[in-house]
Amino acid sequence: MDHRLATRSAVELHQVTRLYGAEDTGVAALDNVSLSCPAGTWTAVMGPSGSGKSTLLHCAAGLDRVTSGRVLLAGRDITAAPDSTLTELRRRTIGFVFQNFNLISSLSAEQNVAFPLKLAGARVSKSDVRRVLAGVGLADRAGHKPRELSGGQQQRVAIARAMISRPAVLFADEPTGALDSHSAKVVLELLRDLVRTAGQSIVMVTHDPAVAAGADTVVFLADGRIVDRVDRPTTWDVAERLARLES
Ligand SMILES: Nc1ncnc2c1ncn2[C@@H]1O[C@H](COP(=O)(O)OP(=O)(O)OP(=O)(O)O)[C@@H](O)[C@H]1O
Repeated sequence: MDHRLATRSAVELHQVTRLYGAEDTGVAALDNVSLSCPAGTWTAVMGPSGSGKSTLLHCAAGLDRVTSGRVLLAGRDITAAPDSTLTELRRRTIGFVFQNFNLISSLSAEQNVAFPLKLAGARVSKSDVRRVLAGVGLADRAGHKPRELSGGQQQRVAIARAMISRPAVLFADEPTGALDSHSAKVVLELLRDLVRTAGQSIVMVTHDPAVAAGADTVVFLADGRIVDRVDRPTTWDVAERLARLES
């Protein structure tokens, strides 16, 4: 099944609170956060350091548990899902892209792309791997190891790896944070293309207003709460709102 068509909402958080530490002395990394990311759209999450962005991403992706509230991922309530279900969801329903690519240095681009599915015991056809690599513009780099690729190319391999299972939601944590401005632009255009042409749902954390401006919607966190949001943002809209939060 193509998960991308299965539901109208990619991610829903309902009054989510995530406490770290003891209840009386702990930190509310997320404090009563409600958010709905429609399927086929791109949401960016911004906010000052420590405002809860990574916690939000991890709770939405089933990588972290919430203290209270509910999380729906691709229409499925994962709040109290057993670990085995979450592991399966991580393999089949979501893709994850990290700032530092997280590629395996001894494997070629195509082996890296196939690796997670193979690890999960799935059969991966060479033509599928070639197709996703072609989709990120790297058809001619399939046999290259990460060290033989530029940072931007490595991130595109990581995106191909995330996309091969046709995830309902692609989560990205600072996907351009380690890239120069030209490579960042190429990666951003690729993400935009995935949303526009394939209806991919994306939820992304970034510090960079120009990157966030690529998204359909930007939500702003401060002290674990959503304090602002802007649809169809410009870089200026985002930078100005962020400056207000950080002042
Ligand atoms: N495992 C943890 N144990 C205790 N406190 C934590 C843990 N993870 C996060 N926190 C705290 O929760 C709050 C939110 O952290 P989080 O990493 O989500 O913020 P962030 O907005 O992603 O920050 P940054 O932009 O600096 O990466 C911070 O106060 C942080 O110190």
